[in-house]
Amino acid sequence: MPLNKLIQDGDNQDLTNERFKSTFDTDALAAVFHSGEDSLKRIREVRDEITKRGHLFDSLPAAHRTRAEKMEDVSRKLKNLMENVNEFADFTNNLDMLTIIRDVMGVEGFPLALHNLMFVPTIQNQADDEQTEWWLMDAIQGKIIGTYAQTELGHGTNLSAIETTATYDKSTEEFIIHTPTTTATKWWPGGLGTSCTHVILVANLIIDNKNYGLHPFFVPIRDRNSYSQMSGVRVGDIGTKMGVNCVDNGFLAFDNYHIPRRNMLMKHSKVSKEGVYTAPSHPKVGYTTMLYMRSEMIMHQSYYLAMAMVIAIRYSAVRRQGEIKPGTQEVQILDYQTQQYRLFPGLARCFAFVTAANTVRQMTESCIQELSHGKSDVLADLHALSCGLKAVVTHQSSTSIDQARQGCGGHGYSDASYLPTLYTCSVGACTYEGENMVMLLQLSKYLMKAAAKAEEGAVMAPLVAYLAKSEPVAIGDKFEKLLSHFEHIARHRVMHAYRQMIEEEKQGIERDYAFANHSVDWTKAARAHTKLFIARGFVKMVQEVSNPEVHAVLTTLAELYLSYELIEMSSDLTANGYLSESQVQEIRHQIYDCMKKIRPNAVSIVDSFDFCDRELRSVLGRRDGHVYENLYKWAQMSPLNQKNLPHVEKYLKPMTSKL
Ligand SMILES: Cc1cc2nc3c(=O)[nH]c(=O)nc-3n(C[C@H](O)[C@H](O)[C@H](O)COP(=O)(O)OP(=O)(O)OC[C@H]3O[C@@H](n4cnc5c(N)ncnc54)[C@H](O)[C@@H]3O)c2cc1C
Repeated sequence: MPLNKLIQDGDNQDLTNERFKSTFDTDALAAVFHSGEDSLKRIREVRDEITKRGHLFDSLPAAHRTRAEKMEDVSRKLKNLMENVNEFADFTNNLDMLTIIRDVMGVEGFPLALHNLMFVPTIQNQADDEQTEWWLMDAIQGKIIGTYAQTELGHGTNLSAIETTATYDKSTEEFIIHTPTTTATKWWPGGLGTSCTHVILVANLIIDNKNYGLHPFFVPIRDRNSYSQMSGVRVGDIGTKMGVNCVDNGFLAFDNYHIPRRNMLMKHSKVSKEGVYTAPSHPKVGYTTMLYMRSEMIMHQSYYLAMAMVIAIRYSAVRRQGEIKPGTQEVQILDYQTQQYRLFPGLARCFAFVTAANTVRQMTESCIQELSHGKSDVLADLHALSCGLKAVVTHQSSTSIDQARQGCGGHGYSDASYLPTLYTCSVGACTYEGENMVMLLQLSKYLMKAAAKAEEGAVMAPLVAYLAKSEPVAIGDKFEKLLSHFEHIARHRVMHAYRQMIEEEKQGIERDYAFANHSVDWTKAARAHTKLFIARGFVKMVQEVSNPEVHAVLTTLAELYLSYELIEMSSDLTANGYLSESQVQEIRHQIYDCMKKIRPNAVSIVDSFDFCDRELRSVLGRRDGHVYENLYKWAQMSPLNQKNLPHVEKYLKPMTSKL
């Protein structure tokens, strides 16, 4: 029995030859990637059930459809799913849901995307018991569809400038929701355009002319039966975007619209009938939805990247182009060192990011548990970490996906590859849920406080304890040495940004301005700190793998990951003589050595991501490798291949027929 479990008769011969080279069991690596054998088994069970249900499949490749047709098709699948899902999956189970969404919906989104990611979790985390009873089951069963409406036309990042108000009226025991200016119009929330019946509205709570700041409100905006908008509500779609066009991002404004007092989510803050306000136990307790969303985003990004890697690496094994020595056989493009340098760091990042996503998900779950018992000790640490991870993972995965796209040449630019869709969806995450640069600056503020503590010799939180360590001598095994370089860079960048800022303060510049004057350096420090966290997590994960063949392949991927990320920051390694040029050169050569070792296993590694063709939606990434004949078939489906097209009939024919 071959170690690669995807080998089938009739496949492209180059791909089959690659699969026979595997040195490890692809199912064993798949279990590591998908967080254990049980999860992998469950993913496969759900997928097999979907395979039996043709009414859940795409009816035509999305690229050949208009936006309205795509929305119709995705809503058709959604309705079919909601009617039958209980037969084969648990809608409240995250793993089942992610598997179904990837397979049935694809990455361009669907009308309930924000409902699942933000609306339901906000009810779970911020509604009190009675409110949960009223709303949660209806939301889970799709009887109401919701989104999270925070961003306004005028402000997204700066939440303190959000203008929408919810003013309490004691006489009627209602909140009056109002949009005071054009810039206060809610703008961007996913699903708002045409799909939602309700929103979690983020608005300023006003009682007796006093503003208590932003709070979440459960607000009906469309009638559930007729879908007509409620009187006092203006709502619609904001138009097409770079990607995720199956999500109808929308706008929303209110004209003195009334909702009952108990529609404010009251698990943490409360307003009594008499208008008495009770503050939450911790001012940032409302951050939990954001934390949850970010941990999910990191996982989604890891999967987008993994899908891009499957597509690009399988195609690179099938595609032959050029000769290394003129007159010899054309080579598989995967054999070019430049192609490997383009793809393999992204391949290694898949494992690094999925490990980080698992860690931060577990930390978020335990933080939410602690908060429900009134403890908020880890919230600040976790919030800072999630900011850094969100920024680094979304940026690096979209960069690697674009490298995968470019690595597939012309066919990578075609929608048939699915790589443009993966890229535009992935890169959107650099902006939503907190713009990346702003995220890095938030982490920087946390690092600034940690740096001050390190200077004072105070007790440090575990994630920043390295800042107080003296410069280590790089000893130990290969991993320890490489990790000590990460620590060195992060410590150097953080303390450098901090000391520059302190110097300015000494010259009479206020702290806020001194911080702003060095914000580029601070963001570099925040990136290095985050990369250290990811690198440590990846190494720890690899060390815990017991299967020797899988351990060996992951060790090479981790070595590649660490060396590549260090070389990306190589000027920090040679600064102040920390490492010599030849030591840096050694790390660079380690990348090339790892690439050579990964090459024979590359196809089997991506096979271990265990995506089926339906999920990949890519002609280039097909399991069987029959790329060319299927590119031809895909092109035949283009609506432009119909006869009597208006642009030809109305404009081109009259022009050419005159000649
Ligand atoms: C695809 C997509 C889906 C979205 N979905 C939703 C949703 O469902 N619900 C919702 O409420 N919102 C949603 N949004 C909105 C999104 O959350 C905001 O766009 C995002 O938070 C960025 O805010 P902004 O647009 O105000 O950007 P801005 O803050 O205006 O950013 C513009 C530039 O200014 C810089 N900048 C801003 N502030 C600072 C600062 N303090 N220091 C230094 N530089 C700064 C940024 O780095 C950036 O370079 C979505 C956006 C997108 C693109």
